[in-house]
Amino acid sequence: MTILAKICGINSFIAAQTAIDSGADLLGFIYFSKSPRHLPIDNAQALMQQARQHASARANKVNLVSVVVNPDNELLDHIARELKPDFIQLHGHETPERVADIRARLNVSLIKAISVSSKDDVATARVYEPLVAHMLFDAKPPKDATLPGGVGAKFDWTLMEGHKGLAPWFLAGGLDPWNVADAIATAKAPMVDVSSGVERGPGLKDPSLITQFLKNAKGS
Ligand SMILES: O=C(O)c1ccccc1NCC(=O)[C@H](O)[C@H](O)COP(=O)(O)O
Repeated sequence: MTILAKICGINSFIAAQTAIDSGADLLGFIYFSKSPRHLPIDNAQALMQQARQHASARANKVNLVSVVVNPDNELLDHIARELKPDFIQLHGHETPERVADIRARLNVSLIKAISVSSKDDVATARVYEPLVAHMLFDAKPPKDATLPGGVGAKFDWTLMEGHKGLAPWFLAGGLDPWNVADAIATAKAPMVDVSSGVERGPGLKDPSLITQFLKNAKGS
C-alpha cells in the first residue's frame, strides 16, 4: 500500500526542499502564534511559493496545508485569499456545525484534526467525515501543554483498529523515524503526519530526520 506522508510545521526552505526531495506528499504550515513553528502570513506566503516552485522544478506533486486553531472568518478568508493552500487543517475545538460553515464559506478542502484517547474519540470522526477531505487523528496533548498539536504525544494506535473512514485518514502524534513503520502496521493507517519527531529542538526541523521518516513510512 502506498502511504501518504505530511511533514508539518515547515518553517524553512531547507526543510521544505528536503521534504519535497524525499517524497513528502503534503507540507503543513502553522498559523498559531504560541507555536515555535508559527509563520506570519507574509512569511508563509513566501515559503509556500518557494515550495511550490521547487516541487514544480522537480516535477513532484506536493499539497500545501495551512494549519489553524479555532480560526475566525476573517483569518480564514485572509489565508484562503493570500496563501491559496490546497487544504486548511482545523486543529482546534471546531464543532461539526462550525466545520460545515467553513466548508460552505471557503472553496478549500478541509482536514479536521481530533484528539484521541479512547474508541469513542475515534467514533466522533463519523460526524465530521462527510464535511472534510481527510480526518487527522492526533494524541490528546498533556493538560499543561500550550499547543493543541506538535507536542510529540502518542496515543494507543490499536484504538484505530477496524476504523475504515469515508476517506483516507492521517495518523499523527508522537511519530518519528523509528516508530512510524510499527505505527502504520498497528493502526493500518493510510496516511501519516509528523512534526516534532523530525526536529532536533522545538521548531528546528532536521533534514536527515525528515528523509529518514519518509523512507521508513513509505517503505512500510
Ligand atoms: O505543530 C504545531 O506547533 C501545532 C500548533 C498548533 C496546532 C497544530 C500544530 N501541529 C499540527 C500537526 O499536524 C502536528 O504534525 C501533529 O499534531 C503531530 O505533532 P507531533 O506529535 O509533534 O508529531
